[in-house]
Amino acid sequence: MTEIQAGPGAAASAAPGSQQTPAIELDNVVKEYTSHGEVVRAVKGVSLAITEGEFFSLLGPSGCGKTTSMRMIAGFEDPTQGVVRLHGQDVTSVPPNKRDVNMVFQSYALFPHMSVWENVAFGLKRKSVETAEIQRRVGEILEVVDLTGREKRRPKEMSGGQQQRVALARALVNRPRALLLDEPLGALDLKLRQAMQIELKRIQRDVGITFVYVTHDQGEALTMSDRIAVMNDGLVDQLAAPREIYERPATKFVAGFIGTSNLLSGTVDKVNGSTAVLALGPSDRILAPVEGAVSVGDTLELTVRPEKITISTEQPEGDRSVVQGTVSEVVYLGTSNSYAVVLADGAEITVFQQNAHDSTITAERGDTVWLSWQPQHSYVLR
Ligand SMILES: Nc1ncnc2c1ncn2[C@@H]1O[C@H](COP(=O)(O)OP(=O)(O)OP(=O)(O)O)[C@@H](O)[C@H]1O
Repeated sequence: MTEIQAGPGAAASAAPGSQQTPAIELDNVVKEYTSHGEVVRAVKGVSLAITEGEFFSLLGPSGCGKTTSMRMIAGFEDPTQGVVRLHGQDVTSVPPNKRDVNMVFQSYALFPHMSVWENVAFGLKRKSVETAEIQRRVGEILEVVDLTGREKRRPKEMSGGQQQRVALARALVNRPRALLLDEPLGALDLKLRQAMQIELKRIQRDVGITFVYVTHDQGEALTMSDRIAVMNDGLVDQLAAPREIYERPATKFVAGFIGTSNLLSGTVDKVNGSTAVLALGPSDRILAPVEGAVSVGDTLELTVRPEKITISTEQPEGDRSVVQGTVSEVVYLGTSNSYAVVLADGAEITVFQQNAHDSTITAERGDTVWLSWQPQHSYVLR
Protein backbone atom coordinates (compact mmCIF):
# COMPACT_ATOMS: atom_id res chain seq x y z
CA MET A 1 0.00 0.00 0.00
CA THR A 2 1.27 3.48 -0.83
CA GLU A 3 2.53 5.61 2.04
CA ILE A 4 1.13 9.14 2.24
CA GLN A 5 4.19 11.24 1.49
CA ALA A 6 5.02 14.64 2.86
CA GLY A 7 6.45 17.29 0.56
CA PRO A 8 6.49 17.15 -3.22
CA GLY A 9 5.00 13.87 -4.32
CA ALA A 10 5.68 11.46 -7.12
CA ALA A 11 3.98 13.80 -9.61
CA ALA A 12 7.20 15.75 -9.97
CA SER A 13 9.36 12.69 -10.58
CA ALA A 14 6.91 10.72 -12.73
CA ALA A 15 7.67 12.31 -16.07
CA PRO A 16 5.14 11.37 -18.70
CA GLY A 17 6.67 8.82 -21.02
CA SER A 18 8.97 7.42 -18.35
CA GLN A 19 9.67 3.69 -18.56
CA GLN A 20 8.07 2.68 -15.25
CA THR A 21 4.98 0.44 -15.28
CA PRO A 22 1.91 2.67 -15.72
CA ALA A 23 -0.36 3.05 -12.68
CA ILE A 24 -3.45 2.69 -14.87
CA GLU A 25 -3.85 1.39 -18.41
CA LEU A 26 -6.82 1.14 -20.70
CA ASP A 27 -5.95 -1.08 -23.63
CA ASN A 28 -8.30 -0.71 -26.60
CA VAL A 29 -11.31 -0.54 -24.31
CA VAL A 30 -14.83 -0.54 -25.75
CA LYS A 31 -18.07 -0.14 -23.79
CA GLU A 32 -21.50 -0.75 -25.25
CA TYR A 33 -24.74 -0.29 -23.34
CA THR A 34 -28.05 -1.67 -24.49
CA SER A 35 -30.81 0.79 -23.87
CA HIS A 36 -34.43 -0.01 -24.93
CA GLY A 37 -33.14 -2.56 -27.43
CA GLU A 38 -30.68 -0.09 -28.95
CA VAL A 39 -26.90 -0.47 -28.65
CA VAL A 40 -25.11 2.68 -27.43
CA ARG A 41 -21.32 2.70 -28.02
CA ALA A 42 -20.24 4.96 -25.14
CA VAL A 43 -16.51 4.19 -25.47
CA LYS A 44 -15.29 3.17 -28.92
CA GLY A 45 -11.70 1.98 -28.40
CA VAL A 46 -9.69 3.95 -25.87
CA SER A 47 -6.05 3.21 -25.07
CA LEU A 48 -4.16 5.25 -22.51
CA ALA A 49 -1.47 4.81 -19.88
CA ILE A 50 -1.44 6.93 -16.73
CA THR A 51 1.86 7.33 -14.88
CA GLU A 52 2.16 6.74 -11.12
CA GLY A 53 1.72 10.01 -9.24
CA GLU A 54 0.28 11.83 -12.24
CA PHE A 55 -2.65 14.28 -12.16
CA PHE A 56 -4.48 13.02 -15.24
CA SER A 57 -7.71 14.49 -16.60
CA LEU A 58 -10.35 13.04 -18.89
CA LEU A 59 -11.83 16.12 -20.55
CA GLY A 60 -14.66 16.42 -23.01
CA PRO A 61 -18.25 17.51 -23.59
CA SER A 62 -21.28 15.83 -22.06
CA GLY A 63 -21.79 12.29 -23.34
CA CYS A 64 -18.28 11.77 -24.79
CA GLY A 65 -17.60 8.75 -22.54
CA LYS A 66 -15.51 10.24 -19.70
CA THR A 67 -17.52 8.83 -16.80
CA THR A 68 -17.87 5.44 -18.48
CA SER A 69 -14.07 5.28 -18.95
CA MET A 70 -13.52 6.16 -15.30
CA ARG A 71 -16.12 3.66 -14.10
CA MET A 72 -14.27 0.93 -16.02
CA ILE A 73 -11.04 1.90 -14.19
CA ALA A 74 -12.93 1.69 -10.87
CA GLY A 75 -14.58 -1.61 -11.82
CA PHE A 76 -18.18 -0.33 -11.71
CA GLU A 77 -18.55 -1.16 -15.42
CA ASP A 78 -17.18 -4.16 -17.34
CA PRO A 79 -15.67 -3.34 -20.72
CA THR A 80 -17.39 -4.96 -23.70
CA GLN A 81 -13.92 -5.39 -25.14
CA GLY A 82 -10.34 -4.58 -24.12
CA VAL A 83 -8.22 -4.78 -20.98
CA VAL A 84 -7.90 -2.62 -17.83
CA ARG A 85 -4.59 -2.86 -15.96
CA LEU A 86 -3.62 -1.39 -12.59
CA HIS A 87 0.13 -1.35 -11.90
CA GLY A 88 0.68 -3.90 -14.64
CA GLN A 89 -1.97 -6.37 -13.37
CA ASP A 90 -4.96 -7.26 -15.54
CA VAL A 91 -7.96 -6.28 -13.37
CA THR A 92 -10.62 -6.42 -16.10
CA SER A 93 -12.63 -8.98 -14.09
CA VAL A 94 -11.62 -7.86 -10.59
CA PRO A 95 -14.47 -6.32 -8.50
CA PRO A 96 -14.22 -2.63 -7.41
CA ASN A 97 -13.48 -3.37 -3.73
CA LYS A 98 -10.39 -5.38 -4.71
CA ARG A 99 -8.87 -2.70 -6.97
CA ASP A 100 -7.07 -0.39 -4.52
CA VAL A 101 -8.57 2.70 -6.09
CA ASN A 102 -11.07 5.08 -4.50
CA MET A 103 -13.64 7.31 -6.13
CA VAL A 104 -14.88 10.81 -5.14
CA PHE A 105 -18.15 12.04 -6.61
CA GLN A 106 -19.75 15.43 -7.14
CA SER A 107 -22.32 14.66 -4.44
CA TYR A 108 -20.07 14.32 -1.41
CA ALA A 109 -22.18 11.53 0.11
CA LEU A 110 -21.04 12.35 3.66
CA PHE A 111 -22.91 10.89 6.63
CA PRO A 112 -24.96 13.89 7.90
CA HIS A 113 -25.25 12.68 11.53
CA MET A 114 -21.50 12.12 11.91
CA SER A 115 -18.80 14.68 12.65
CA VAL A 116 -15.95 15.40 10.26
CA TRP A 117 -13.70 13.15 12.32
CA GLU A 118 -16.20 10.27 12.31
CA ASN A 119 -16.83 10.62 8.58
CA VAL A 120 -13.12 10.36 7.82
CA ALA A 121 -12.47 7.57 10.35
CA PHE A 122 -15.47 5.48 9.24
CA GLY A 123 -13.67 3.31 6.67
CA LEU A 124 -10.70 2.63 8.95
CA LYS A 125 -12.97 1.62 11.86
CA ARG A 126 -14.79 -0.81 9.58
CA LYS A 127 -11.47 -2.34 8.65
CA SER A 128 -10.69 -2.70 12.40
CA VAL A 129 -7.57 -0.57 12.19
CA GLU A 130 -6.10 0.06 15.68
CA THR A 131 -7.45 3.16 17.48
CA ALA A 132 -4.04 4.84 17.81
CA GLU A 133 -3.39 4.29 14.11
CA ILE A 134 -6.83 5.74 13.23
CA GLN A 135 -6.08 8.81 15.39
CA ARG A 136 -2.77 9.31 13.65
CA ARG A 137 -4.00 8.81 10.09
CA VAL A 138 -7.19 10.89 10.42
CA GLY A 139 -5.22 13.71 12.09
CA GLU A 140 -2.61 13.59 9.35
CA ILE A 141 -5.08 13.64 6.46
CA LEU A 142 -7.22 16.42 8.00
CA GLU A 143 -4.05 18.48 8.12
CA VAL A 144 -3.40 17.78 4.44
CA VAL A 145 -6.89 18.98 3.47
CA ASP A 146 -6.59 21.96 5.84
CA LEU A 147 -9.44 20.99 8.17
CA THR A 148 -7.53 20.69 11.44
CA GLY A 149 -9.64 22.30 14.19
CA ARG A 150 -12.93 21.47 12.48
CA GLU A 151 -13.04 17.80 13.54
CA LYS A 152 -16.27 18.10 15.56
CA ARG A 153 -18.37 19.87 12.93
CA ARG A 154 -21.23 18.16 11.13
CA PRO A 155 -21.33 18.36 7.31
CA LYS A 156 -24.26 20.82 7.32
CA GLU A 157 -22.18 23.24 9.44
CA MET A 158 -19.59 23.50 6.66
CA SER A 159 -19.30 25.19 3.26
CA GLY A 160 -19.49 23.20 0.03
CA GLY A 161 -15.74 23.45 -0.43
CA GLN A 162 -15.09 22.21 3.10
CA GLN A 163 -17.51 19.30 2.63
CA GLN A 164 -15.71 18.36 -0.57
CA ARG A 165 -12.42 18.38 1.37
CA VAL A 166 -13.95 16.03 3.96
CA ALA A 167 -14.98 13.71 1.12
CA LEU A 168 -11.42 13.86 -0.22
CA ALA A 169 -9.95 13.15 3.22
CA ARG A 170 -12.30 10.18 3.61
CA ALA A 171 -11.08 8.75 0.29
CA LEU A 172 -7.39 9.49 0.92
CA VAL A 173 -7.26 8.13 4.47
CA ASN A 174 -7.57 4.61 3.03
CA ARG A 175 -4.34 5.25 1.12
CA PRO A 176 -5.54 4.05 -2.26
CA ARG A 177 -2.92 3.82 -4.97
CA ALA A 178 -5.13 5.95 -7.21
CA LEU A 179 -7.98 8.37 -6.62
CA LEU A 180 -10.69 8.78 -9.24
CA LEU A 181 -12.62 12.06 -9.12
CA ASP A 182 -15.79 12.54 -11.17
CA GLU A 183 -16.56 16.28 -11.55
CA PRO A 184 -15.93 16.73 -7.80
CA LEU A 185 -16.17 20.54 -7.94
CA GLY A 186 -19.30 20.68 -10.11
CA ALA A 187 -21.61 21.73 -7.26
CA LEU A 188 -19.46 24.69 -6.17
CA ASP A 189 -19.79 28.29 -7.36
CA LEU A 190 -17.10 29.66 -9.69
CA LYS A 191 -14.92 31.45 -7.10
CA LEU A 192 -14.86 28.49 -4.73
CA ARG A 193 -14.29 26.09 -7.61
CA GLN A 194 -11.22 28.04 -8.72
CA ALA A 195 -9.85 28.13 -5.16
CA MET A 196 -10.47 24.36 -4.81
CA GLN A 197 -8.65 23.67 -8.11
CA ILE A 198 -5.44 25.11 -6.66
CA GLU A 199 -6.10 23.32 -3.37
CA LEU A 200 -6.70 19.94 -5.06
CA LYS A 201 -3.49 20.22 -7.01
CA ARG A 202 -1.58 21.01 -3.79
CA ILE A 203 -3.18 18.05 -2.00
CA GLN A 204 -2.32 15.74 -4.87
CA ARG A 205 1.30 16.92 -4.82
CA ASP A 206 1.46 16.45 -1.03
CA VAL A 207 0.09 12.90 -1.01
CA GLY A 208 1.79 11.81 -4.25
CA ILE A 209 -1.14 9.59 -5.29
CA THR A 210 -2.26 9.19 -8.93
CA PHE A 211 -5.37 11.34 -9.52
CA VAL A 212 -7.70 10.71 -12.45
CA TYR A 213 -10.04 13.63 -12.85
CA VAL A 214 -13.18 13.76 -15.00
CA THR A 215 -14.34 17.19 -16.10
CA HIS A 216 -16.05 19.00 -18.97
CA ASP A 217 -14.42 22.28 -17.84
CA GLN A 218 -11.33 22.96 -19.95
CA GLY A 219 -10.04 25.70 -17.61
CA GLU A 220 -10.15 23.26 -14.71
CA ALA A 221 -8.26 20.60 -16.67
CA LEU A 222 -5.63 23.07 -17.90
CA THR A 223 -5.05 24.42 -14.37
CA MET A 224 -4.54 21.14 -12.56
CA SER A 225 -3.40 18.40 -14.90
CA ASP A 226 0.01 17.00 -15.72
CA ARG A 227 -1.63 15.50 -18.81
CA ILE A 228 -5.09 15.60 -20.36
CA ALA A 229 -6.93 13.13 -22.59
CA VAL A 230 -9.42 15.13 -24.65
CA MET A 231 -12.34 12.85 -25.46
CA ASN A 232 -14.73 13.27 -28.37
CA ASP A 233 -17.58 10.88 -29.12
CA GLY A 234 -16.15 7.83 -27.33
CA LEU A 235 -12.56 8.30 -28.50
CA VAL A 236 -9.45 10.16 -27.32
CA ASP A 237 -8.68 12.95 -29.82
CA GLN A 238 -5.48 14.08 -28.12
CA LEU A 239 -3.46 13.04 -25.07
CA ALA A 240 -0.80 15.53 -24.02
CA ALA A 241 0.30 18.11 -21.45
CA PRO A 242 -1.96 21.18 -21.10
CA ARG A 243 0.45 23.51 -22.91
CA GLU A 244 0.75 21.12 -25.86
CA ILE A 245 -3.03 20.74 -26.08
CA TYR A 246 -3.54 24.50 -26.03
CA GLU A 247 -0.67 25.45 -28.32
CA ARG A 248 -0.80 22.48 -30.71
CA PRO A 249 -4.36 21.12 -30.84
CA ALA A 250 -4.31 17.88 -32.83
CA THR A 251 -7.78 18.19 -34.32
CA LYS A 252 -10.39 20.77 -35.19
CA PHE A 253 -12.48 19.47 -32.32
CA VAL A 254 -9.68 20.02 -29.76
CA ALA A 255 -8.93 23.49 -31.15
CA GLY A 256 -12.58 24.45 -30.78
CA PHE A 257 -13.12 22.84 -27.39
CA ILE A 258 -10.04 24.24 -25.60
CA GLY A 259 -10.04 28.02 -25.26
CA THR A 260 -11.07 30.36 -28.05
CA SER A 261 -9.54 29.63 -31.39
CA ASN A 262 -9.80 31.01 -34.90
CA LEU A 263 -10.19 28.53 -37.71
CA LEU A 264 -8.95 29.55 -41.14
CA SER A 265 -8.66 27.69 -44.38
CA GLY A 266 -6.71 28.65 -47.48
CA THR A 267 -5.03 27.33 -50.61
CA VAL A 268 -1.28 26.73 -50.66
CA ASP A 269 0.30 29.30 -52.99
CA LYS A 270 3.96 28.49 -52.35
CA VAL A 271 6.03 26.15 -50.21
CA ASN A 272 9.30 27.58 -48.83
CA GLY A 273 11.08 24.68 -47.13
CA SER A 274 8.94 23.82 -44.10
CA THR A 275 6.71 26.91 -44.41
CA ALA A 276 3.59 27.01 -46.54
CA VAL A 277 2.33 30.34 -47.85
CA LEU A 278 -1.45 30.44 -48.13
CA ALA A 279 -3.45 32.93 -50.11
CA LEU A 280 -6.73 34.26 -48.73
CA GLY A 281 -7.84 37.74 -49.87
CA PRO A 282 -5.84 39.83 -52.42
CA SER A 283 -3.57 41.49 -49.83
CA ASP A 284 -3.56 38.55 -47.42
CA ARG A 285 -0.98 35.84 -46.87
CA ILE A 286 -0.66 33.31 -44.15
CA LEU A 287 2.62 31.65 -43.26
CA ALA A 288 2.29 28.26 -41.62
CA PRO A 289 4.86 25.68 -40.58
CA VAL A 290 4.06 22.33 -42.23
CA GLU A 291 5.21 18.80 -41.56
CA GLY A 292 5.14 16.16 -44.29
CA ALA A 293 4.19 16.56 -47.93
CA VAL A 294 2.25 19.68 -48.87
CA SER A 295 1.83 20.83 -52.49
CA VAL A 296 0.78 24.04 -54.20
CA GLY A 297 -3.00 23.98 -54.61
CA ASP A 298 -3.67 21.95 -51.41
CA THR A 299 -6.30 23.34 -49.05
CA LEU A 300 -5.12 23.57 -45.44
CA GLU A 301 -7.10 24.26 -42.29
CA LEU A 302 -5.29 26.02 -39.52
CA THR A 303 -5.89 27.62 -36.18
CA VAL A 304 -4.46 30.71 -34.52
CA ARG A 305 -5.18 31.80 -30.93
CA PRO A 306 -6.71 35.27 -30.37
CA GLU A 307 -3.91 36.45 -28.05
CA LYS A 308 -1.23 35.75 -30.66
CA ILE A 309 -2.73 38.23 -33.13
CA THR A 310 -1.74 41.91 -33.34
CA ILE A 311 -4.35 44.35 -34.63
CA SER A 312 -3.26 47.55 -36.37
CA THR A 313 -4.70 50.25 -38.58
CA GLU A 314 -1.59 50.32 -40.75
CA GLN A 315 -0.24 47.47 -42.85
CA PRO A 316 2.40 45.67 -40.80
CA GLU A 317 5.82 44.77 -42.19
CA GLY A 318 8.08 41.80 -41.66
CA ASP A 319 7.85 38.05 -42.07
CA ARG A 320 4.41 37.65 -40.55
CA SER A 321 1.00 36.33 -41.54
CA VAL A 322 -1.11 39.32 -42.55
CA VAL A 323 -4.85 39.46 -43.27
CA GLN A 324 -7.11 42.45 -43.77
CA GLY A 325 -10.63 42.79 -42.42
CA THR A 326 -13.35 45.01 -40.98
CA VAL A 327 -14.02 45.35 -37.26
CA SER A 328 -17.53 44.12 -36.47
CA GLU A 329 -17.38 44.24 -32.64
CA VAL A 330 -15.19 45.69 -29.88
CA VAL A 331 -15.63 44.54 -26.29
CA TYR A 332 -13.76 46.06 -23.35
CA LEU A 333 -12.97 43.22 -20.92
CA GLY A 334 -10.91 45.06 -18.29
CA THR A 335 -7.60 43.24 -18.60
CA SER A 336 -7.98 43.03 -22.38
CA ASN A 337 -10.01 44.17 -25.35
CA SER A 338 -11.67 41.68 -27.63
CA TYR A 339 -12.19 42.47 -31.32
CA ALA A 340 -14.25 40.57 -33.85
CA VAL A 341 -12.90 41.13 -37.36
CA VAL A 342 -14.58 39.89 -40.54
CA LEU A 343 -12.25 38.94 -43.40
CA ALA A 344 -12.91 39.23 -47.16
CA ASP A 345 -14.11 35.58 -47.32
CA GLY A 346 -16.58 36.14 -44.46
CA ALA A 347 -14.51 34.33 -41.77
CA GLU A 348 -14.74 36.01 -38.36
CA ILE A 349 -11.52 36.31 -36.36
CA THR A 350 -11.34 37.05 -32.64
CA VAL A 351 -8.39 39.07 -31.35
CA PHE A 352 -7.46 39.66 -27.70
CA GLN A 353 -5.38 42.71 -26.97
CA GLN A 354 -3.86 42.96 -23.49
CA ASN A 355 -4.29 46.26 -21.66
CA ALA A 356 -0.74 46.01 -20.35
CA HIS A 357 0.35 49.62 -20.90
CA ASP A 358 -2.80 51.61 -21.58
CA SER A 359 -6.36 50.75 -22.42
CA THR A 360 -6.59 52.56 -25.75
CA ILE A 361 -8.89 50.94 -28.24
CA THR A 362 -6.91 50.46 -31.49
CA ALA A 363 -9.91 50.37 -33.79
CA GLU A 364 -13.65 50.97 -33.70
CA ARG A 365 -16.54 49.14 -35.36
CA GLY A 366 -16.46 49.56 -39.14
CA ASP A 367 -12.70 50.33 -39.31
CA THR A 368 -10.48 48.51 -41.78
CA VAL A 369 -7.65 46.79 -39.91
CA TRP A 370 -4.73 44.46 -40.46
CA LEU A 371 -4.26 41.41 -38.33
CA SER A 372 -0.81 39.85 -38.13
CA TRP A 373 0.95 37.06 -36.29
CA GLN A 374 4.21 35.16 -36.31
CA PRO A 375 4.45 32.14 -38.65
CA GLN A 376 4.82 29.64 -35.78
CA HIS A 377 1.46 30.71 -34.34
CA SER A 378 -0.40 29.33 -37.35
CA TYR A 379 -1.06 25.74 -36.42
CA VAL A 380 -2.10 23.41 -39.24
CA LEU A 381 -4.84 20.94 -38.26
CA ARG A 382 -4.97 17.31 -39.30
N1 LIG B 1 -26.15 2.89 -18.15
C1 LIG B 1 -26.25 3.39 -19.39
N2 LIG B 1 -27.13 2.89 -20.29
C2 LIG B 1 -27.21 3.35 -21.54
N3 LIG B 1 -26.46 4.36 -22.02
C3 LIG B 1 -25.56 4.91 -21.19
C4 LIG B 1 -25.41 4.47 -19.84
N4 LIG B 1 -24.44 5.21 -19.24
C5 LIG B 1 -24.01 6.08 -20.18
N5 LIG B 1 -24.68 5.90 -21.34
C6 LIG B 1 -24.47 6.66 -22.59
O1 LIG B 1 -23.10 6.56 -22.95
C7 LIG B 1 -22.60 7.78 -23.43
C8 LIG B 1 -21.42 8.24 -22.61
O2 LIG B 1 -21.84 8.52 -21.29
P1 LIG B 1 -20.85 9.04 -20.16
O3 LIG B 1 -21.64 9.21 -18.90
O4 LIG B 1 -19.65 8.19 -20.10
O5 LIG B 1 -20.44 10.46 -20.73
P2 LIG B 1 -19.73 11.68 -20.03
O6 LIG B 1 -18.71 12.16 -21.00
O7 LIG B 1 -19.23 11.32 -18.69
O8 LIG B 1 -20.90 12.74 -19.94
P3 LIG B 1 -21.32 13.75 -18.73
O9 LIG B 1 -20.26 14.81 -18.68
O10 LIG B 1 -22.64 14.27 -19.20
O11 LIG B 1 -21.40 12.92 -17.50
C9 LIG B 1 -23.78 8.75 -23.44
O12 LIG B 1 -24.34 8.76 -24.70
C10 LIG B 1 -24.71 8.14 -22.42
O13 LIG B 1 -26.05 8.47 -22.70
